[in-house]
Amino acid sequence: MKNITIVADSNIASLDEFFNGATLGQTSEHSVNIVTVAGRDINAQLLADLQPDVLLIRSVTPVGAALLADNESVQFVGSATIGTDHVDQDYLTARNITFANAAGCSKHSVAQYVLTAILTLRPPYWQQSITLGIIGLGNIGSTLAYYANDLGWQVLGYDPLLPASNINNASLEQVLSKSDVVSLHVPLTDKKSTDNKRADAKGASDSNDYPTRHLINAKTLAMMPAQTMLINSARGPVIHANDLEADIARTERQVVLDVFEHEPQVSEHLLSKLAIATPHIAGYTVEGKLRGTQIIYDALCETLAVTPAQSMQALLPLNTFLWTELKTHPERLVTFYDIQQDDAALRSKAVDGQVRGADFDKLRRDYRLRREWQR
Ligand SMILES: NC(=O)c1ccc[n+]([C@@H]2O[C@H](COP(=O)([O-])OP(=O)(O)OC[C@H]3O[C@@H](n4cnc5c(N)ncnc54)[C@H](O)[C@@H]3O)[C@@H](O)[C@H]2O)c1
Ligand SMILES: O=C(O)[C@H](O)[C@H](O)COP(=O)(O)O
Repeated sequence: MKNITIVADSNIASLDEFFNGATLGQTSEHSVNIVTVAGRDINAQLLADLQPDVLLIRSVTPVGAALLADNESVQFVGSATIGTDHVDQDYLTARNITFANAAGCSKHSVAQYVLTAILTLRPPYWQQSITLGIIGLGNIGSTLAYYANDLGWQVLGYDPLLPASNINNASLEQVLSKSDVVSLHVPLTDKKSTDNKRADAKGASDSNDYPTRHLINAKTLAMMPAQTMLINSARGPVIHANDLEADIARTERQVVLDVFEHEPQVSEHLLSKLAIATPHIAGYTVEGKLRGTQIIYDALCETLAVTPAQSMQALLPLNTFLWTELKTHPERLVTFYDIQQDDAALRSKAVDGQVRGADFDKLRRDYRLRREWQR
């Protein structure tokens, strides 16, 4: 095997522990050279200079023709994230470049973030049978439904791409109009052009038949009663930000945002209208981030045909936070994760009408990772 050069986003957890000569099956004559860079600084010039074989990213590096058209070296792209809207997968397939993302890596972290937000804003909900609306019932949405079920809450769920089930049990309008809280867990997708769709000619529905960009807009917001809480920890552009501001002005709705339409910039005016606002950290736990690295490491090992030699279990510090315990002592929730601290940190960065992108990114880069509750 030859020397391997890896360019990696420095915000990926435990890079050196997972990607070194010993863990990638290299002999003593062959090395692994890993260059870490801020995700937003990974560009075509850097790839031209370094000629990497492997590119490891998170969500802030757009990957497609603009990055790779002049590059012949990259053979594997791994994104240590669930979301893939920053990656042109059709382009990678056409170029015969292997792609892997970390599906499901932070599903418990995000579901736990959502529960924390709800119970921080409405503590009596611990004891009440409320109706939780979930839009998108994949890894995160179904995990959230599991916790809701454990608390004795009703779930109204909408996912047109999955078969009906005990949680996929409602129309979009029903979820929006009948829930006490609506939480969004869809990928960011756009309608595919008719030409591209014809070329695919699969016949079956896919996510492009149900695009999510601006799924929540003036029309869908009008379906929601004023007292219904709205939470977005999916992707910012799933909500039309101007329509949301108009809705809050009219309804005084409690809205929780972890993601923003114009991220990493956030308007101070919007911020001032939100019940809780956090800098895209819903998935930022020790477990969520390590699992992200583990999944792309395993995928790279498969591509290189080597047996994985590193495991996140060996790197995880002890965790004593148990869901069963928390469930019977709800007052411990806030001492466990004080979401309002994250909210205050973001608000403190607002200057001259906005949080600047660099400050938003810095909050994320310096974030003290939380722990997941153990089930
Ligand atoms: N804030 C964070 O830190 C954070 C962390 C992880 C993931 N995310 C975001 O959360 C999203 C969801 O994650 P996941 O792991 O559940 O993904 P997933 O792919 O497992 O599930 C997404 C579900 O959404 C459904 N869906 C697609 N279009 C829909 C539509 N128009 N209406 C309703 N449902 C629709 C799909 O059928 C799928 O079941 C990711 O794509 C990512 O953008 C955010
Ligand atoms: O899609 C995901 O996995 C999350 O949104 C993830 O937390 C994004 O974080 P980033 O890649 O920007 O560090």
